[in-house]
Amino acid sequence: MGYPVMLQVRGRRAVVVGGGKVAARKIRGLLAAGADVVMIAPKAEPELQALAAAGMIGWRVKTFAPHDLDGAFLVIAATNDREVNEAVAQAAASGQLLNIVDAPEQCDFHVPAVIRRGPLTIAVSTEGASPAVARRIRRELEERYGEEYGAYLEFLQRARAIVLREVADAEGRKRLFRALAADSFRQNGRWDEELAGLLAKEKERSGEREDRNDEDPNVHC
Ligand SMILES: C[C@@]1(CC(=O)O)c2cc3[nH]c(cc4nc(cc5[nH]c(cc(n2)[C@H]1CCC(=O)O)[C@@](C)(CC(=O)O)[C@@H]5CCC(=O)O)C(CC(=O)O)=C4CCC(=O)O)c(CCC(=O)O)c3CC(=O)O
Ligand SMILES: NC(=O)C1=CN([C@@H]2O[C@H](COP(=O)(O)OP(=O)(O)OC[C@H]3O[C@@H](n4cnc5c(N)ncnc54)[C@H](O)[C@@H]3O)[C@@H](O)[C@H]2O)C=CC1
Repeated sequence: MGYPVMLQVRGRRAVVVGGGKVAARKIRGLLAAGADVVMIAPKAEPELQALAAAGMIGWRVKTFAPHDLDGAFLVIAATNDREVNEAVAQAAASGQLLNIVDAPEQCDFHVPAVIRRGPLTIAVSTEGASPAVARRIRRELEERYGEEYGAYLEFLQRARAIVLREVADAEGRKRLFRALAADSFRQNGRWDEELAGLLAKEKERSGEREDRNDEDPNVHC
């Protein structure tokens, strides 16, 4: 089975061969992650034409040739022509991450079904066994983890920096992070207020600990 990772593609060249519906789906995902997308296709979906016209992606209006892959970090072969997709696979250098939309067994990686909520990503993969099931589960999880998780995760990102700065004790930090992660905390909604309270409590605890450490054990002997 595959090893799940979050790949950093920001600013890196991603070449997508093909401009159809499948290419459009992959390109949307790559753009969301900040990749430098270049599409190779003689014809493209209106959505992709618009992205090219807006300068969001590069578009070489032509059929595929091997040198199109020069400088690519990641390559997606997404044409509707098996032979062209195979030619892309052959042209890819070792070290270029390769996805071929009609040959799962030849891919370096598969693209999962994805939910984004601020810094939270939920990805569902069936390793090609059933993309339709990946899609269904993604839709179910979208209901369970709604848009409200975006703001919550953004708050947690800020809170994390504060806790790391202000709580010196590792156990105390762990206790706090777990409290912030609880669903009851999320639902309560008054996050900043609650965080301030939890921080004060943690400081009180560490203060008590320091007091105890300060006491001279000999005094009580
Ligand atoms: C191996 C993989 C390679 C890759 O593309 O990375 C691959 C391969 C193939 N897909 C095919 C078909 C369909 N793909 C979808 C949808 C998605 N496909 C995606 C990924 C993947 N597809 C990778 C495995 C991911 C995994 O299994 O977890 C998703 C998750 C992500 C994305 O593409 O962005 C996205 C859902 C996004 C979402 O909704 O969230 C639908 C559903 C629909 O359109 O309603 C159908 C029709 C129904 C069906 O076939 O199940 C075919 C057969 C074509 C044919 O019939 O010939 C092949 C080739 C083959 O199987 O040989
Ligand atoms: N992995 C996945 O998620 C899925 C994969 N598929 C597979 O993906 C293939 C593509 O599907 P769609 O995007 O719906 O097809 P489509 O017909 O909408 O688009 C095909 C694109 O390939 C381009 N193309 C054809 N020959 C080319 C060449 N020599 N060089 C560059 N571009 C070329 C066309 O101009 C067009 O833009 C299907 O044939 C199927 O095998 C289908 C569904 C899902």
